[in-house]
Amino acid sequence: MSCTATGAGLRVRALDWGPRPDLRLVREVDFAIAPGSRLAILGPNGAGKTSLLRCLYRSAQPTAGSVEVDGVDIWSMTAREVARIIAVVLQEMPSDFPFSVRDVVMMGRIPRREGMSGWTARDRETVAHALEHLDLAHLAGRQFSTLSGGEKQRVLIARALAQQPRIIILDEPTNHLDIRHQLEILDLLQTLQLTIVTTLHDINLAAEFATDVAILTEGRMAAFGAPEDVLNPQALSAAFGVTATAHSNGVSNSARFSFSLTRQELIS
Ligand SMILES: Nc1ncnc2c1ncn2[C@@H]1O[C@H](COP(=O)(O)OP(=O)(O)OP(=O)(O)O)[C@@H](O)[C@H]1O
Repeated sequence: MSCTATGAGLRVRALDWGPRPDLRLVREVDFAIAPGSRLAILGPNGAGKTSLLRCLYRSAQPTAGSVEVDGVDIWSMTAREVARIIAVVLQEMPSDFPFSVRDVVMMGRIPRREGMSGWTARDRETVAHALEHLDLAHLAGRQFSTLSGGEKQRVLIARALAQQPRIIILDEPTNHLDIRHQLEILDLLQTLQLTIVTTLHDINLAAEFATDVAILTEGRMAAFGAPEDVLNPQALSAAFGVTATAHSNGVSNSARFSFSLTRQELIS
């Protein structure tokens, strides 16, 4: 299944989006990431992170600029074509959703279904694999609505994997997860060969996880680059209005720094 899939390159050119002409929530955002990259988008509440993601998965149409996957503008593709390439894991959890865990993960196969045909052996195999990958096999028969927030989150990630996409876009995937599951999910995403774009609020998780980091403030890209270049006390203080202190980890195979953040003293 997705273990053998490879990521796609993503290019965003001079992207603008807003719900009204006088309200631009994404402004002149421009970046490129290589296939297999893991981009973490950071920024304060209301910075436009979710709005930017919506443009990336073709839910919001840019008012200017473009989003290209492997050189092809996503608005030149059908929604179904995009769904075969890009899977999305959102924060919203439907509260009353009368489906089993297996059914929800099976929904990831819908963009791959041909005509009115039923599920194939390959569909079932892919779903079983995704359930195993997310440690959900024992919950496959449970009603989705009866799961904890963290379990639901893992089901939605399994659904994204079952889709066999080349890019996975996630909005705050660690929100409902305890620290063990946060690390497990990010480790799992790290082992895939796919391109990952995710918003994260935890700067230290982003430093560990990402190959590329974007800091968004007021809809604009304040910084973009490798974590070691972008995540520094000055940039974090400017973006979040906090005092950031870097601590050297001295651990190989891990981010070189972690950060502690404290509220800035108000200057009277
Ligand atoms: N359709 C809309 N109409 C008007 N305002 C909107 C619309 N969509 C988003 N906004 C506002 O635009 C700003 C950016 O929203 P967005 O959800 O993209 O930010 P965010 O960085 O994801 O925030 P958070 O970290 O709080 O989730 C917010 O102030 C939000 O209320």
